[in-house]
Amino acid sequence: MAEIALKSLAHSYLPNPTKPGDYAIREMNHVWQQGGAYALLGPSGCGKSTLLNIISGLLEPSSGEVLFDGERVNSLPPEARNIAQVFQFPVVYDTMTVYDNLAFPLRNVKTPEDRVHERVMEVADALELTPHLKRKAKNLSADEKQKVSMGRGLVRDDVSAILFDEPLTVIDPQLKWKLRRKLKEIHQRFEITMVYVTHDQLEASTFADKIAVMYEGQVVQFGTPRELFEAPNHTFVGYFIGSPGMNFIDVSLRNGRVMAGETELHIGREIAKALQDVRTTNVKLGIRPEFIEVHDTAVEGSMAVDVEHVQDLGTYSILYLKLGETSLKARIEEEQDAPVGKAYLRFPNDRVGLYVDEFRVEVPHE
Ligand SMILES: Nc1ncnc2c1ncn2[C@@H]1O[C@H](COP(=O)(O)OP(=O)(O)OP(=O)(O)O)[C@@H](O)[C@H]1O
Repeated sequence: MAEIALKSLAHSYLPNPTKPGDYAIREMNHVWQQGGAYALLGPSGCGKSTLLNIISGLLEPSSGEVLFDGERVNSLPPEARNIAQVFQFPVVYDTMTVYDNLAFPLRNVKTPEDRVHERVMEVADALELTPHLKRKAKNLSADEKQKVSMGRGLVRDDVSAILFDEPLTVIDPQLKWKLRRKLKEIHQRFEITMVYVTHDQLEASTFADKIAVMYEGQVVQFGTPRELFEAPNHTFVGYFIGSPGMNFIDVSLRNGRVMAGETELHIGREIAKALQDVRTTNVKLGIRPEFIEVHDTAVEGSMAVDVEHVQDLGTYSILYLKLGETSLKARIEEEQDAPVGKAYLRFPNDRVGLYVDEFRVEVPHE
């Protein structure tokens, strides 16, 4: 097991990169601590696989260092790094039995047969593969094959880390949930550093204690699922986490008033104060649909909005609202009746984030 540190790491697939957009990984520093369960979450093309391949040694970074327990491993090939990797699609030997597939990584490093047996049985048990151990891998379903693939990743207890690259892609949706929980249990049981790549926020938050959100080749936030939800520190994290994502409102300061276009926002004075020092025009306020207070009559400090559409989702509804020219979404629980025509909103002070050039800025509360 190891701590994995990325120091001033950057990677470009181009021979002579000049601008930030030429980099698949923009310069970053990051630490995956020993024994942690992590997710690397981001949309397609943000650089997740590139980063994983740099860690495992399949790809050498253009600059910076990869350190395992403080030792530089940049030029070590994958086999010398002691990393197990589980890919999107099963990697199994069809002609071998499930048992032999699971035993393979151990026999490869000349593990004594009694230890091989012990580990194979333990991992088969954790993944519910025990009844299949004698079957040839070619006769397994896609789900079962992927479980064997995962088992091959888990079977060695001397690996520095296990990297999972969207491992549940081929798994039946019903089984996905179960396997995610299983992986989490296995992590707790074996205490190995695990990095789990996915573009699915639910998958990330079920598996990981901490999630690194990637966007355009950068880790824009590294935090617990709750931190990402409550205080996204980049607008992308706000959009990407939560369903629906965070509302962002373009704002400006006019005569001391916080304006969204031609509409004045009724919010705490702290925001107006903070805006006095801002020198860019790219300024947004962020508030989650869950945190907007919705009233059907005007209350002190509320803002009138038009209710354009109500989406009833059973235990809650999403309201599609218009505040002047700004579209907003708010979530109300089933106990609350959806307002018709007009609604009145309040934004609780401690739930409003200020985003300057897309990054969150702390606003001192009075
Ligand atoms: N071998 C390559 N040669 C050139 N460019 C590449 C190569 N592999 C990836 N890229 C580019 O690098 C960027 C990051 O790609 P990467 O595959 O790491 O993203 P990802 O987040 O893993 O996406 P996905 O989820 O679609 O696999 C993308 O712009 C991609 O087009």
